[in-house]
Amino acid sequence: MNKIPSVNLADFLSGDEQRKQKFVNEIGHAYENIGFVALKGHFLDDALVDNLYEEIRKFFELPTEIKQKYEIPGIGGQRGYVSFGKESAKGKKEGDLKEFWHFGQYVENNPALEAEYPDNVEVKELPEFNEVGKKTYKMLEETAKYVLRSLAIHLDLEETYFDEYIKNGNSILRPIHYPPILEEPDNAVRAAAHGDINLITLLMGAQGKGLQVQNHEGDWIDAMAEPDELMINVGDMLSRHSNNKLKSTIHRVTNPPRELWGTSRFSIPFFMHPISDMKLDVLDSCIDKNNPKQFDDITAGEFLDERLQELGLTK
Ligand SMILES: O=C(O)CCC(=O)C(=O)O
Ligand SMILES: [Fe+2]
Repeated sequence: MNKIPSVNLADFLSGDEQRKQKFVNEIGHAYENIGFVALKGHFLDDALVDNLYEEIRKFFELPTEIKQKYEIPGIGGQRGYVSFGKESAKGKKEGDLKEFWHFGQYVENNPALEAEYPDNVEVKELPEFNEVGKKTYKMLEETAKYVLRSLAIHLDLEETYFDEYIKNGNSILRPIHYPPILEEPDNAVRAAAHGDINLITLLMGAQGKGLQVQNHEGDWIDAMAEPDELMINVGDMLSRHSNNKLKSTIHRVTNPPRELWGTSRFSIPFFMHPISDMKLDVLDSCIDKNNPKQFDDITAGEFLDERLQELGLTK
């Protein structure tokens, strides 16, 4: 596959059984091959998106001393600010050329989860930033719920199988700023090759060049979305749970050519995580003679802890 397929969530939500099944087949086929789709028909509107980008720009333009006030020790960067160069891809020593922010879950009616998750961090200088982050979080979470419903059908599960695990789940909205490149970066890149940790990722900001995805043949292909599309990919948790039937595909963000070093890139992934108690044990429906169980049993919480250590975010 040399191109990321495009699908439309309106088909799934149309109320027409044939269109719904067409969406399930298209996304299922794409995720068994390239692991990525570009999705139209999501729940974000243009005004919200414009407002979010404006606030994010304002935040990253704040002086470093102010941004660093929001870098909270001891929580593995799971909320608030993570400064430039802190995160490196699994197995790589150079830090990625990026700084980012994390909005986490807005827990409703669940004191145990409220106690488990770190508190969201509020930027005092930019009240709108906090508001628009929360609204976007909720819209992407709602979009992701229906994408997971379609995948549940594809995996021969109850349509609502994932619902109980993603309600108040440990998802994260991560606005990323890749600043202008000021000097020859040696071995560092904007985002080194990696697979995402979570169930699925919904990415805003894949309109410009930069994101590349590795296909079965090992070739890197450009992953670019239309203005009204989100890029959505399978993460390692879902790949494990489905016995690698759904593919968590390695991807990266390359440095721009030298004449464009002076430009920033802004992108905003929403990493859809379940609650930490969810068992990622391989689903029975994904095991057969030709595809025996490939992964040990593990919970989402245990898996996340392992991976945060490998990224250099926790010890
Ligand atoms: O910036 C991008 O386009 C992709 C970022 C990404 O893959 C990630 O943060 O996991
Ligand atoms: Fe990623």
